[in-house]
Formats: sequence, structure tokens, C-alpha cells
Amino acid sequence: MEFNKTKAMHFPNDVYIGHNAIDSMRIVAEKNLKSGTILVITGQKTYRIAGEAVVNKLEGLKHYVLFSGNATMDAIKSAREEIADIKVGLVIGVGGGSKIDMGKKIAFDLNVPFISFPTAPSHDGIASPRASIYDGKSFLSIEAAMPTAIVADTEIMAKAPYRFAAAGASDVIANITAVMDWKMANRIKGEIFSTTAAVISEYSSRELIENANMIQPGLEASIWMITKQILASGTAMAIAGSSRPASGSEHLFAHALEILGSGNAMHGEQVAMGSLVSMYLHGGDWKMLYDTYKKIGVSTKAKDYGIPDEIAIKALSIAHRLRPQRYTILGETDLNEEVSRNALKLTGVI
Ligand SMILES: NC(=O)C1=CN([C@@H]2O[C@H](COP(=O)(O)OP(=O)(O)OC[C@H]3O[C@@H](n4cnc5c(N)ncnc54)[C@H](OP(=O)(O)O)[C@@H]3O)[C@@H](O)[C@H]2O)C=CC1
Ligand SMILES: O=C(CO)COP(=O)(O)O
Ligand SMILES: [Zn+2]
Repeated sequence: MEFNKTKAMHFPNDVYIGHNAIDSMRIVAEKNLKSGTILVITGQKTYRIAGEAVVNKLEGLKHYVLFSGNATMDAIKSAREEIADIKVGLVIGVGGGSKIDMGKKIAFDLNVPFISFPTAPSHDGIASPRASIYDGKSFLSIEAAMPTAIVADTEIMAKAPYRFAAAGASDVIANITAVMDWKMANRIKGEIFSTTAAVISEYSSRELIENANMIQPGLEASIWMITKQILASGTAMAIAGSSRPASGSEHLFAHALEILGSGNAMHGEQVAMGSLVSMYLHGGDWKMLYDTYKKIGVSTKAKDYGIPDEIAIKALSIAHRLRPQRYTILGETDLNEEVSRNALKLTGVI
């Protein structure tokens, strides 16, 4: 720990979570808008699911709705061009992880507050100060605005297909291998480590593992439980000032699958598969993780997502290349193909 340096940590001021949390939208927007226009970033589907209702709450306040796709550098560039003549005073991201990442990055660049309004508990970027942005080659974890407020309406989120909730739970459960990687990087590479961030991250994972039986379709209580741990995971990232506590080798595998453009797995599902292999490579209890994913109904079989075995093997072999500066159990050179195949076979991913 360096005591002669200032470290900045940013946390949300207001968190509204629960049934009808959307009713707090107006008051939160008014509190955070000092001047200018409210920029609402949403997607075509998520506008219908919640964006329109959020906009209705802003009646009388100047606002502009921007429709966006995946979170990429190109999408950020065109969004900035679209809003070039608008004096934005507040950004609200309404949607899944991609819309929230777009919103928090644009708010950061414009130096205005950001409100996170998730339509599903499908990822733990809901409350984090980092954005995962694709730059045409890789997925960068870049600095972004920590949401100044989070409005998580569990009634709206509970209407998302159950798959979204199971994926979000998996994204948090996988923190367990991310922390194992971080501890290893601290031991081997001397990487800066925060015990507080690691403990919170592990806690959020353990809570969901221990209560996996209660994560079921059709239960708003499950959405509550997952969202609470998503908030905890975001807090760990805020303390660390990076996604390190929640993104290790399991995420590198997920990002490699994205790069190879294979299959239809959601982010959290890709991460679940990755965490089994990471846990196996660490010599940990991967069977416990396997049973947990089974309980919550997440398949960890690549074939179920249309991912061919050979692509999964390649993804694992090259995953370390995605973030060379982030040392993990995958090491610094391509994983031998046979090692990759065995690890994926043994854990049932292929
Ligand atoms: N910054 C961080 O710390 C983190 C960032 N992420 C990022 O988040 C993204 C993954 O997020 P994820 O939410 O899985 O995927 P997306 O945001 O890509 O959304 C996937 C699809 O689901 C739709 N959708 C969203 N909500 C609902 C709903 N309630 N009902 C039906 N459909 C819905 C979206 O609609 P529409 O077309 O309207 O958007 C979109 O078509 C990745 O880009 C990942 O990198 C993940 C974890 C952490
Ligand atoms: O997905 C994340 C945490 O769940 C963070 O993503 P990165 O791997 O892009 O940092
Ligand atoms: Zn993730």
C-alpha cells in the first residue's frame, strides 16, 4: 500500500431497488440534473420494456433518446456525433449491460452524472465504474462513470426471461475464480491487491452459491437476491478501481469466445463455462461450481450455445492474449491445445 498517494473511489449516492422503483426516477433525475438535457441511452427492445416508461417520468424535463447497439468504440463515436449539438447534463442508461456501458462511458467523457436503470439482472456492470468496450480487436475494460444513482425495478427485471437472471447470477458467482487469479497475480507479479475489494467480491459469490436453491424462474425474490450481490460486486470494483475483483481468466475465456464470434451464449453464460475451467486449472473445487450452475439452471455445455468444440479449445488457448497486462492462471503464452482440450473435457464444457 502506498500511503503517499491519493486514491479516488466513487460510490453511488442513491440506490433504489425493489418493486416500482421506477417511481423514484423523476426525483432522482431532478436531483442529478443541474442544467441541460437528459440523454437517455437505450435499445430498441429495452425502450419498449422500460425506456418509454422512464421517459414518461421525465415529462417537462428536456430530454433526448438515443438508440444504441453493442458497446463498441464505433458506437460511442457515432453517439457522440449524434449528440454533438446537445448540452447534455445527465445520462440515463436503460437496458442490459451494453446500454449501461455505453451510458457510463459517454457520461464519463462528458463529465456529467450517470443513472443506471437495468432492465435485467444479467451482468454486474449495473453498479460498476468500468465499461467493457470492443475496439474492433479486443474487449477493453475502460474507466467510466460510477453510477451516481441506480434504479433497479425488480418488477420490470423479473419480467425478463429467466435466462437473464441466471446469467447475472453466474457473472457474480464467477468472482470466485477472478479473485483466485488476482491473488496469484499479487503473489507472482506483485500486482496491487485490495483485501477489502477481494473479500466483498468473494462474499457476493458465496452468497449466491449458498442460496442457489432459491434462484428460480418466476420469483421476484430471486431477482432481489441477485441484484443485491450485483451491487456488492460493483462496490468491489469501485474499491479496486478496476474490474480485477470480478474479471479474471473466466472473463478472458468469455471475451475470446466473443472475438471468435461463436455461439449465442450471454455474457454470464460464457463466464460460467470459463469459471469451471479456471477453477479446474487452479486445482480448486470445480464440481461445486458445476453443481451450483446446474441448480440455477445454467448450462455449462458449449454445444448448448452452438459453440463447436474446436472453437472452445481455441478460445481457451488464446484467452491470455486478450489482456496481456492482466496475469491469470492462463499464463503468458498460448495454452497447449491438448491441455485446453483436456481441461474443457474434464469439466464437461465440451
Ligand atoms: N462494465 C462492466 O463491469 C460489465 C459489463 N458487461 C457487459 O454487458 C454486456 C452484457 O450484458 P447483457 O445484459 O447480457 O446483454 P446486452 O445488453 O447485450 O443485451 C442482450 C439483449 O437482451 C435484450 N434485453 C435487455 N433486457 C431485456 C429484457 N428485460 N427482456 C428481454 N430482452 C432484454 C437487449 O435488448 P436491446 O436490443 O434493447 O438492448 C439485447 O437485445 C456485455 O457487453 C458485457 O461486456 C458485463 C459485465 C460487467
Ligand atoms: O464483466 C465484467 C465483470 O463481470 C468486467 O468486464 P471486463 O472483463 O471487461 O473487465
Ligand atoms: Zn462479467
